[in-house]
Amino acid sequence: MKCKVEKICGGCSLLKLKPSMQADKKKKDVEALVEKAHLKVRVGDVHMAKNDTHYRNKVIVGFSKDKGKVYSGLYAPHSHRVVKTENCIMQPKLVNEIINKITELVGSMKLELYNERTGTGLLRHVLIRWGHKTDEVMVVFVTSQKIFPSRKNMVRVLTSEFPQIKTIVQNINPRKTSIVLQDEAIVLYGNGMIHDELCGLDIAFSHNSFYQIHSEQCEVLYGLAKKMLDLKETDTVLDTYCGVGTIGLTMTDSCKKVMGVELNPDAIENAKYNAKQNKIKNIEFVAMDSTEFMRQARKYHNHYDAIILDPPRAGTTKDFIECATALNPRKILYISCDPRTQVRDLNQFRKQGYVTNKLELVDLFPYTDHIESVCVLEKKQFNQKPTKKAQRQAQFRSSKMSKKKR
Ligand SMILES: C[S@@+](CC[C@H](N)C(=O)[O-])C[C@H]1O[C@@H](n2cnc3c(N)ncnc32)[C@H](O)[C@@H]1O
Repeated sequence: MKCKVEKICGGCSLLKLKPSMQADKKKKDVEALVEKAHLKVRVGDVHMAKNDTHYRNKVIVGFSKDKGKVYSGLYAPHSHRVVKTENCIMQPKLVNEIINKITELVGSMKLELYNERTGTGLLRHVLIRWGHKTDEVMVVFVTSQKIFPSRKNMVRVLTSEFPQIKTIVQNINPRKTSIVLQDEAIVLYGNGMIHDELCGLDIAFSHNSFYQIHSEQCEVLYGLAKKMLDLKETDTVLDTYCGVGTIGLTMTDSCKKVMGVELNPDAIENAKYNAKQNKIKNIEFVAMDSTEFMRQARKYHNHYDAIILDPPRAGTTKDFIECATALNPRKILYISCDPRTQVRDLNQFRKQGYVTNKLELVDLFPYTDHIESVCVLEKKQFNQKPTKKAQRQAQFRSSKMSKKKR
């Protein structure tokens, strides 16, 4: 794969490796982590993406100037230097076209660019989100203040040139921080959400809610997770770190009831909307810290047959693990976007008696060194098949017992 800015951008560290070599590397990296953590866990082959370019459904660009001309792009690694990344091959073509147009408009409308050093200027970032099946687009202007000159013009030009743009949002971030989004937002066009189709469901999300970056691979991941969990129709399921409810919603047709827990209240609003949109009635959502929810669930002896966790990169907490395992679920499904924290947590689960024997890997981030891993944990006695020797010994013991009785 060729990219003009490969060396300075650093977004795709595995650009030179063929997909089969990326798969090998990603698997070996996870195997090394598992070995270092002394876990007895097999690592499966990577489920690689059929479409490994133009896949990123979320893109954040910064702006800078070269000889007075505005350009946009991603940040160089560990820096705030904007690398001119015109028509990035990992971004959908439509998203590239929209970014190019916005960059041109920012120049022609003479919008002031934000200066991180001095804290002056207006435009900090533009965030674009895209629905891979619907082709719907959301544009988010991140500005340092509420006053946004030419915004009506910007909205008019963009929406007339790109009918795929269904909503435009202004997020106001006045803080000296590298965190892109803050809480205050104004919807400039549409209703602040876009829709996508995922696993046959109509899924809507707003600008600050999480949605997996590679939608096709997300379907592979969820399909695998559902198969691994192998729910019964009488099961109650707890989906923690649930985002806009996607995993739980896809499980509702195979169980009795799902409860989703998520910290971000906007994502919970989306999740409730998604359940309603899809006429799914056996699911509920609550906006809460997952560990706190688990503490309460332990206190009130809640029962769940299966618990799902899909935390951010930092993984989950010791408290979450202690409370989740104390609830005695039949299965725990752990999806992770950082196997380093996942193996740490798996060791913690092992201390509480829950083990897994296989990690499945799904590539949601082609050409980068990231990987998504998923496993099912069960209580040791459920998980361990007796060896042939143990079976013979048990048979021998029972025949001795029956002789004694006679
Ligand atoms: C990796 S995303 C997974 C989202 C969802 N399961 C999915 O597949 O789209 C992690 C989610 O955890 C949420 N989150 C982060 N910290 C949390 C916490 N302490 N309690 C509950 N949710 C949290 C984030 O807002 C985000 O939506």
